[in-house]
Amino acid sequence: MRIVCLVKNNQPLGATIKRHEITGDITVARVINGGLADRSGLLYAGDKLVEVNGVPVEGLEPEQVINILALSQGTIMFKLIPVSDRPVSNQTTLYVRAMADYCPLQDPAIPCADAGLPFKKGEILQIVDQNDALWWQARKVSDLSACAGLIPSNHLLKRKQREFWWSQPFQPHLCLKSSMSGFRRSMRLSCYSALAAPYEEVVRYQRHPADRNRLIVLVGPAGVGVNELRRRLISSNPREFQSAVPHTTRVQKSYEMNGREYHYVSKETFENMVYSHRMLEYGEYKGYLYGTSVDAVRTVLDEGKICVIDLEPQGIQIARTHELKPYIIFIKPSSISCMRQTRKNARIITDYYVNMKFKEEDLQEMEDSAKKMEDQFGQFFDQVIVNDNLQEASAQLLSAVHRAQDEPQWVPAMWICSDTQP
Ligand SMILES: Nc1ncnc2c1ncn2[C@@H]1O[C@H](COP(=O)(O)OP(=O)(O)OP(=O)(O)O)[C@@H](O)[C@H]1O
Repeated sequence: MRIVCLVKNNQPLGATIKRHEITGDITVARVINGGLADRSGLLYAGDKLVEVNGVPVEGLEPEQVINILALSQGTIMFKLIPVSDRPVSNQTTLYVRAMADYCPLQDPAIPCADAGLPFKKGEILQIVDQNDALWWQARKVSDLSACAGLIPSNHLLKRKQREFWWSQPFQPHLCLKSSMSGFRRSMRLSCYSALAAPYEEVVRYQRHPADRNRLIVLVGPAGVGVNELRRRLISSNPREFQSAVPHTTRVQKSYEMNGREYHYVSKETFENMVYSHRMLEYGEYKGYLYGTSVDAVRTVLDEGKICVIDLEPQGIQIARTHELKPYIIFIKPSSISCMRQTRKNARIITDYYVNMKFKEEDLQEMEDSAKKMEDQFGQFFDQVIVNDNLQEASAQLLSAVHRAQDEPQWVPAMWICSDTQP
């Protein structure tokens, strides 16, 4: 038997308890990394509680014990039987990108909601304990000094996603782009699977100056200004930035040059490129195929330049390869009231009109489409730029592009660990 005193001082204990199904014993289920119990070094998972503040716990429900703990201020005294074999910690710290949102307060299955760590998709988490098959302990890299919190393990979160997915009514393929741009609207790409891995292992990557530049991918709803921003970036320094020359099956015009405006190829060649996964995205417009190929991107990168392209969000998955190491920038519309001011003189291009003013419903559609993109693909965005004032957004884009090349970034571990991985 051992007596353990902990000074609580309004902080949570940093441990969870459970009741043994057969013996009824109340034991410490887990000690939260960095919490009060962990820092004290006096309480371990498996310790059997006998008394809390002089109250015998035998026969009590865990909730009753938790009540005693919650009501105790200052010093808490535990009488306990220490666990005979303390688990040896052989954990290696793992970093992951959350591919889904998680809210412990809305999860009835979590052992202790207060000990849970809420997170949003795209956030980088440091996993410090994976001893439990269902509940891991993690903290956010944006706040490493905080005590760890409980998160569902990979296996558990996947199960939750699957249950949620099956509980949803069937939805046909979502079209994220609006009707503003005919070419973009007809993109044919597969959707990001709702059942993909809930966590993606990541590592810190610093590009070596001798390495190829990372591909810069701009994503955003139709009309938000992706093309405008790309055009301005490239014209600010065409020796440093370049777009990838698209392929097309349409006939070359007299003033065009093969490889300058487009690579002109036959339908058969184009389709072969699609089947051999050499197209990042493609679509049909007025009966002709258009697309951006991996080879065209590679050509720019091989010249030592920074390749800047825009993609449908469904194309992100295809571009995310070890070879291209894309840095994804989401161009987000500002509020509708701001856009009413900034887009007064702006023009949109549609299937039928070339120079049409933005209407109220175009702005609304842009906002809705941006929201859907963030919901479905936000986990892949390395950076979000709100395109309110064009000069400011351009300046932010320029510094983001340089940061992507020159500063350490979190990237999928697969890109770094093996030269042969996709
Ligand atoms: N911040 C801004 N302020 C004012 N006008 C803007 C701003 N950003 C873009 N524009 C204007 O909005 C119009 C649409 O921009 P752009 O063509 O770049 O959209 P897009 O995102 O590429 O959409 P699409 O793919 O449909 O062409 C253009 O006239 C552009 O000059």
